Amino acid sequence: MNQTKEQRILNFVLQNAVRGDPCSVLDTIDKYCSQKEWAMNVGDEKGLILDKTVEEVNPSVALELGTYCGYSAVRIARLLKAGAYLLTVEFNPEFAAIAKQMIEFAGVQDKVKLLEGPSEEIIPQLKKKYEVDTLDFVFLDHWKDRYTPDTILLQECNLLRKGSVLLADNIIFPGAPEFLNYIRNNPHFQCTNYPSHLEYMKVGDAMEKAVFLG
Ligand SMILES: O=C(c1ccccc1)c1ccc(O)c(O)c1[N+](=O)[O-]
Ligand SMILES: [Mg+2]
Repeated sequence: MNQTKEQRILNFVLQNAVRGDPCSVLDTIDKYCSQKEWAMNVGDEKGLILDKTVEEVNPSVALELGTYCGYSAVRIARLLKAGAYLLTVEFNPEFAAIAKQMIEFAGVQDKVKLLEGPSEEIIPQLKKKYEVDTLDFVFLDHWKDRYTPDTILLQECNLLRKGSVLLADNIIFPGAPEFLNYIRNNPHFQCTNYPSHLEYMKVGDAMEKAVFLG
């Protein structure tokens, strides 16, 4: 049966990256997706903005919405301190299956819990089913029209605390104009914009950081 692009990316990693080496996995995905087939990983350029934000926050509990092939889950998990963990949510079962293998190959499986299902169903379960108190860091990289409703849902579920940091990908391309309007005009968030480029392309993009003020 014909392989999917995501299966081709995973196979290239399995055949070319170093097992247990997250940086090798990231570099190998970036090589494939910049030279062979474009894919919607956060990529190396915006990945540095993600790295700096994760290092700045140094989260004990992180949430990612939109796992895809696991690139940013590996990217985040490799920076987490001992005892810290990432919950990553993926709606698409095929993507989740690929990401599971990618996370395990990178050797960060002990720091990552992959939750398969729609974010609007999983977020309300985080406290009771997944024993989350509050989230220190949230990376939004799923369907762009879910950024606003899920940010509201995180607040309604009391999952944010004063100082919780949201980082949203694709503010320019494909764009999240409704989210940008919501978060920049919300007195409970302090926003910072980070201009960049769409992964593996010369197209302009940006990331938006939003600190919850309580
Ligand atoms: O929406 C797309 C998209 C739209 C059309 C074709 C391919 C992808 C996309 C593009 C770049 C991203 O970084 C990203 O996170 C996404 N996404 O789906 O979440
Ligand atoms: Mg993205």
